[in-house]
Amino acid sequence: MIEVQGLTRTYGDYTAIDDVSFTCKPGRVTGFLGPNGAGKTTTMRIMIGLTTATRGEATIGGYHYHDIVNPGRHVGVLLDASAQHAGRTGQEILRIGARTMDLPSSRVDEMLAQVSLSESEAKRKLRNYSLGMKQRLGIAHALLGDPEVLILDEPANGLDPAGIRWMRDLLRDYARRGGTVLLSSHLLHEVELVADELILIGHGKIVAQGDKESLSAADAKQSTLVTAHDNVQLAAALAAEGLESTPRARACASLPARRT
Ligand SMILES: Nc1ncnc2c1ncn2[C@@H]1O[C@H](COP(=O)(O)OP(=O)(O)OP(=O)(O)O)[C@@H](O)[C@H]1O
Repeated sequence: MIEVQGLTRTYGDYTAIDDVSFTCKPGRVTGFLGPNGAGKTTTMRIMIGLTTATRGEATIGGYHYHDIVNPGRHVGVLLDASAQHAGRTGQEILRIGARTMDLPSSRVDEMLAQVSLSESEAKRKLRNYSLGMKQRLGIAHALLGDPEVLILDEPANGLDPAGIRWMRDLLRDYARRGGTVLLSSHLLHEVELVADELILIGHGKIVAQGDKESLSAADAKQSTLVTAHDNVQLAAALAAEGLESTPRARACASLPARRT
């Protein structure tokens, strides 16, 4: 369980995140969605003690991250897949992680197999990894300690469609076994396929949150306002496409939201 309460971070007179509160539950994948600069990374960095909060707090399993003994065994983190020593091989990076977490080295081979990095790829230096390979290695590193919670910042970045499907299955399976997953993205279609819960952030503030079904239902009740030079023709074109529209007094039409 991740609990975030009233989290605020200011830089001078700029507020990067403003009174952010949410909960991520075990057995659920929570998608943290927002455009570039919305405050996703800042929130995640505060959760794991890399950035201090100006106000509010974040706990994981009831503890502040820095109070968790051997945190890698409880919280798997992937914030920046390139933030590893570029001159080390994938295998070395995982071995160091395993040693730090007091895990047997056999765990490294298990993880390499799980993320489909071959023996020869594991022996390549990180500087020669593609972005997708770095993401796979980062996910292997996050899963190394068999944690109960995963915090992943844009983990699908750089993965090809097959890689995205692979990650989606991996995260779904992890949550099915009771794990808590928080993953960020700026792409709705990327998270909505994997997430059970969605948290939407914009300009540092939470703008919506809830389970995917209820958010989609709320979205379906809204309508879109459209206008054209010739609204009679617009209404005819919409009707031809099977879209219902309600003409307004002024030159525009209102369309009920429809998912494509
Ligand atoms: N150390 C810092 N000093 C000043 N401003 C910062 C600092 N860190 C983050 N910010 C600002 O806070 C805002 C939120 O940044 P953040 O990285 O959390 O966004 P994000 O949602 O993760 O975006 P992206 O999808 O681009 O990664 C941005 O405007 C950013 O420039």
